[in-house]
Amino acid sequence: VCECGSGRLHQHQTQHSHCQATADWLLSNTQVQPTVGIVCGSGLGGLAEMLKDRQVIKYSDIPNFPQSTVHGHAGQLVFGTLKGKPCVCMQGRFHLYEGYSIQKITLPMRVFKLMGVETMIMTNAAGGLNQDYKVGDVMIIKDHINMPGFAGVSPLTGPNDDRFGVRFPCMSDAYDRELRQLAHDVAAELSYSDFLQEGVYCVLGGPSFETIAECRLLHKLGADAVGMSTVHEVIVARHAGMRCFALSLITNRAVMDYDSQEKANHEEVLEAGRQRAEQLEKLVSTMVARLELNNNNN
Ligand SMILES: O=P(O)(O)O[C@@H]1C[C@H](O)[C@@H](CO)O1
Ligand code: HPA
Repeated sequence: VCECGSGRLHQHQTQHSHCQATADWLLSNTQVQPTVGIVCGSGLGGLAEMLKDRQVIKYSDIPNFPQSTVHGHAGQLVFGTLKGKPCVCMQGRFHLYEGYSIQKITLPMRVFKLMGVETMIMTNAAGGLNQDYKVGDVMIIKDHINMPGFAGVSPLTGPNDDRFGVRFPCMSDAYDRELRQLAHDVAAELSYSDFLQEGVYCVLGGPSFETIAECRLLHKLGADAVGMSTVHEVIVARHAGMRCFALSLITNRAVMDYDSQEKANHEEVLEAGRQRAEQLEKLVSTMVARLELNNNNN
């Protein structure tokens, strides 16, 4: 019988006990007690290379962890310090389309929470729907549209575990206002403002890229960028009271025109990551240097 208290038999892959066991295992296998968590998007794994005194643990060695299956996602946790702050970096994230349950792909958020992480920084590669966006733009996510959520696909489906958070978590403050302002300030100082955007990210299930009609629809609905990740992680992290900040690298422009010959593909996504990697790393590391810890944002 499940420990969730319902008295029923559940296969919760994110049971508190599973997450606690993983957190305890990780804490006993690293010297770092992280307060900042970073998720690297497709082709953006270089973020993890910035950590000092690195300690790398492969996902395949971590109890209860899924494996990375996508090219551009290395499949390991990197512990270390970034500008003096203890960090854990997911060099490789999990996506719904890899076939894992939505609970399983978000399990690391709960594990990080139990390890003491207070602030989560997520990055992703995304297609630009906003016609003003160019390839290489970096979009601060100010809000999201959770398309799978419209169909009842949520990482919080199932009995709520009050040890993590409330049954009905608020999402109108999902992307921390202060961290977004910090990103604007840091970008201005680094002279990055000409490629910085702020907008709405829409998640779909993937792995097929969107049709032209879908891109047009999402644009009309108010989305500025479209991707296949991040939102599920943010929902679980916010549920558990962690502060969230997220960035999309616009790696391609969504095809909106039937005369266009452009075709979205994963290689161009990875290449755009390579082109902008250095600046993205500088932006994130400078932000982390200025993070005030002790999150009261539960
Ligand atoms: O992990 P992210 O969201 O950066 O990955 C994006 C979405 C797909 O997994 C892939 C498509 O190229 O990149
Ligand atoms: N659509 C969905 N996900 C993506 C895209 C896209 O155009 N580019 C990078 N990830």
